Amino acid sequence: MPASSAAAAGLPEQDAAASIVLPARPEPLRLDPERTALIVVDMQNAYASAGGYIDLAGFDITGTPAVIRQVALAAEAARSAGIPVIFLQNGWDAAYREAGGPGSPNWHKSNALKTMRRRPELDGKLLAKGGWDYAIVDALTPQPGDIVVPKPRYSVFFNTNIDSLLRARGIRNLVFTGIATNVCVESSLRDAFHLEYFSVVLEDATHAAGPDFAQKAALYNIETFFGWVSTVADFAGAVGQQPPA
Ligand SMILES: NC(=O)N/C=C\C(=O)O
Repeated sequence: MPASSAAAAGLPEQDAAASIVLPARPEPLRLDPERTALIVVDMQNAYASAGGYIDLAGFDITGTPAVIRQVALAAEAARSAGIPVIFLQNGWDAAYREAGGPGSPNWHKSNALKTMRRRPELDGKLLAKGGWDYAIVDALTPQPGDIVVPKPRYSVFFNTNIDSLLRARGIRNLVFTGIATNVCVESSLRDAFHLEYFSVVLEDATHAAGPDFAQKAALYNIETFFGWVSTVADFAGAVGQQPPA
């Protein structure tokens, strides 16, 4: 075990079959790879591709090709170490019943729904299950053994089976990647904190919906209040020290 382990945060060492120490802010984080999952948040055409919802709604997506590459590296490192890769997929049925009507704040706040109301020619296209916009980007197609969790709201911990999936596998540590840092990543990570998961976000595998201050504020909140912040290289390096799965 590396000497820095003594100063690391994370699950108590006696609770871990094995542990690695991930360089992170505000301090290193001890992870048991057998109790860790990589969470890939909403890497769909809607959020990462030109012509997808976020692009059409007017948000900057120039950084998303780099994020796709970084998420692919993190997923490869996780699979090689036997760490489950869990893809989240945001959206609703093609008739948008799951999106909620005017009685739901989602109907009022979702920029996808607002964009479609503004541009009726897009109706049925944005974030609709079965469509291109909803699909995970080709470069990150889930592999055999990966898990895909559909979700109808920003946080994956509402109206999904993710908590059961994680608890059934004894998972206590979540490594977050994906888009958008300030919306679905941060919402899910905050709820993970309240459900007693130790969460870390790989900052170079994320992208905000909004100006650069949104990315900075989300990472500040995570680092200061809800979890830890690390990078893809540090994650790959730390899990790569494990014997191959
Ligand atoms: N995946 C996300 O962070 N989504 C952000 C906004 C939206 O879905 O409207």
